[in-house]
Amino acid sequence: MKSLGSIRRDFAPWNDPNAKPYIQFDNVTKKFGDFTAVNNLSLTIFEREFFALLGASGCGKSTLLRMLAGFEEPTAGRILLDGQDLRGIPPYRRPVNMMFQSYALFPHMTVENNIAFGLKQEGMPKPDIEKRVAEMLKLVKLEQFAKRKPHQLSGGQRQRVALARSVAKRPKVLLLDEPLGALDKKLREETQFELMDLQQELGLTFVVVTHDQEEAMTMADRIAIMDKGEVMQVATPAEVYEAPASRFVAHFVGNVNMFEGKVAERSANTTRITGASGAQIVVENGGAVAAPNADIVFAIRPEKIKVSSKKPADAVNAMEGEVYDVAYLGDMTVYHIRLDDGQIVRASALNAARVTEDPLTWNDRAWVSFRPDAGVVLAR
Ligand SMILES: Nc1ncnc2c1ncn2[C@@H]1O[C@H](COP(=O)(O)OP(=O)(O)OP(=O)(O)O)[C@@H](O)[C@H]1O
Repeated sequence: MKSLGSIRRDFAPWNDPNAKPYIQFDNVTKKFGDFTAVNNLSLTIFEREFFALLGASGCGKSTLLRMLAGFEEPTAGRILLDGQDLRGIPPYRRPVNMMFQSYALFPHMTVENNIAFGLKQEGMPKPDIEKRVAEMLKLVKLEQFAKRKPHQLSGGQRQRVALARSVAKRPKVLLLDEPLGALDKKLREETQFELMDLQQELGLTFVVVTHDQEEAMTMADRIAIMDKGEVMQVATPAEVYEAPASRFVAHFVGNVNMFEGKVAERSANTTRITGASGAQIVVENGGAVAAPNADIVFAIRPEKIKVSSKKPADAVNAMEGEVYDVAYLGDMTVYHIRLDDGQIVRASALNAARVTEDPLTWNDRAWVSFRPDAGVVLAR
């Protein structure tokens, strides 16, 4: 399959066999008593990468971050930073800083004193502190708020103070645990872009923990999808979405339709699948190699499926059914079509025009169709 690179910028050291890893988790296991929170996990992160750990609550993502910061030690395995084994190095000696949520700001201190706090503790000379704080205020665009206290700021502004405080000491790696969790949706989205700009400007390596897939997809160069202490896939957002490696990943990120079936025939680029009800699906360049007769699932995203009242003349893959549900969401319309074999298919169509030519409504007969390269074949 053609590689889907990082869209955001021309940065893909993971595709370069000569690139030196910056952070390495090397067969890391973490047990709490007899509970295994992280299970023999290996992972490589590159310098200046914006890396996201994504997974449901309890999958071990925070534990991974805390081990990198030095708040926990692995039960087994090694963590290396720039080639150096971090075992035994206390948190304050690691070139790593953790950004805590904005409620961890000191409420009685002004913005500038909050930012200066860590620098004072480090014994930095006063003029240098002043210079650094001014730089940080400028970076997060809070120059005119320097003398305010946290309660005199909006949620987004407080978040920026927390960020300025955590990068003031110029760590090489910034760890962010649900950094935008306290913000409302709109502010979150704005702040995501600010974080990305800042990371580029500072040239830092960011490792962010989130359970919000959209947030990870928006910000990260690569995402590690975790489940039960293990990594299920590490890839760019586009790869995770368009070429999920497993059913778990396909389900976890975005909406997906799954057709169960068997491989009927396989050639260099094409797989012919027979579905449970006998329907045929032709797949081109569709991911995993599966032997003839193997039980597989075909996974396809809703926006890759076209809904129409008549069978499209040129469709390689088309199935007939009935409109079961229609949801108008403004920017798009989501259809649920019940195929004649009973399976419900979700299809979404962008509402590019204000009026649809071929409007479909409840109980109409309808066709769903898709291109042979619109989905992937996964092991069952
Ligand atoms: N100090 C501890 N003692 C015992 N169990 C722990 C400890 N810290 C974490 N765990 C357990 O390890 C598992 C992973 O926890 P972790 O905080 O890494 O999850 P997470 O993926 O970050 O989840 P969340 O999104 O809810 O923070 C959880 O089941 C948790 O209960």
